[in-house]
Amino acid sequence: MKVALIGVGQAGGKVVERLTEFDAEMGFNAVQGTLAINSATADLQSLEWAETQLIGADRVNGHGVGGDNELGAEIMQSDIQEVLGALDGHVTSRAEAIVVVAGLGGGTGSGGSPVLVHNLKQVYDVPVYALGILPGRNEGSLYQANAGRSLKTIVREADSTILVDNDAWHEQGESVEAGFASINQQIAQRFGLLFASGEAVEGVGESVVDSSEVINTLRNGGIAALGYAKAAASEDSTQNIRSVMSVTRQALLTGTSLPEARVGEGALLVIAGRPASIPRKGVEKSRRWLEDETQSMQVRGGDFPLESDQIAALVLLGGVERSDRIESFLERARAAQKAEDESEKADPADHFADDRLDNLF
Ligand SMILES: Nc1nc2c(ncn2[C@@H]2O[C@H](COP(=O)(O)OP(=O)(O)OP(=O)(O)O)[C@@H](O)[C@H]2O)c(=O)[nH]1
Repeated sequence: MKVALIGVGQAGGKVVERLTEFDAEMGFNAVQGTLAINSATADLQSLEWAETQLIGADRVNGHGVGGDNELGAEIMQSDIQEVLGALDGHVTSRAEAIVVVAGLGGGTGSGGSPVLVHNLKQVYDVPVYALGILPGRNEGSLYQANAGRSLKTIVREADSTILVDNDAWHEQGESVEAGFASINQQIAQRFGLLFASGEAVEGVGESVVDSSEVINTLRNGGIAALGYAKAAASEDSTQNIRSVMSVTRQALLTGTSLPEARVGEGALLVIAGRPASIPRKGVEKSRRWLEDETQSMQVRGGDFPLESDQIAALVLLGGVERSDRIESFLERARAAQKAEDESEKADPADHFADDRLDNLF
């Protein structure tokens, strides 16, 4: 699937940068263009793989919005013509989808990305997806409240919102910076493979996945998660059947971008590897296992032929807003919103929270 990537804010910029680099390193060419938008000049200067667009210079003078996501939304709206103009060269007629990436807990990405998605939907005919990053549990209450409000809006605006939790792949004892680098790498790998898996490959069978399957899996909107796992391929086909089943299980049970989000509505299973190491029987058994495990009526399946010594599984699971995982995040966000409201009462100058998270979906 050919995609145009747009990163909003610091996390958004770093993730689209890493994704674009991964796509180029692997020779996939699924990424058709990359733009990073930010209100902080310094964050944009460190990017090498993305074109950049500064917003809000008249309001914050290139210094960022300091976690104020209402201001993030306002500056995106007032500079929207410049942003759409900067996108002109990036969203080519070959792009089959636009993916807007942002950390939902900050200011620029959190407030700006829903506004951007809304405007993109008015201009482009291709699906506009959001790739949202949830703050980890240990991040402060402003981040949780921002993410709750941003999630609510972006889910309404985007054709589908795929979530990554910053707690998903935390290594013990890692610094925050090192933690981000490894999370961004994980995001780049799994989303890079997902986008590339929808590319037409010549001379291989009809079991190959194509972009319409990704698009159809995300068709119902709402929230989705992406799981990934890999294992060494073998010469022995029985062993490869076992490996396909075990990587599928791991992708859903331990390798998902949203830990514990296992119940959904519609899923896509992509098995990547050399065609000779992908046993049909293993793929079919894994697909049926996923149907049972996720209580999904429809699990699509397909191969992604790739020159590799490994077998990998990607599980794209739609409709995860039904899962306990989202419920527990929303509880966290509501509690944080309440704390923000109370501190606002104590300090009326701080007019932050105006929205409520009740009746979210
Ligand atoms: N995965 C990941 N998350 C990040 C990264 N950098 C920041 N975050 C997360 O993103 C959220 C903060 O958003 P940022 O993108 O830093 O903020 P911003 O959108 O630039 O907004 P302002 O700094 O307020 O202008 C927090 O939840 C961070 O944990 C990163 O490189 N990778």
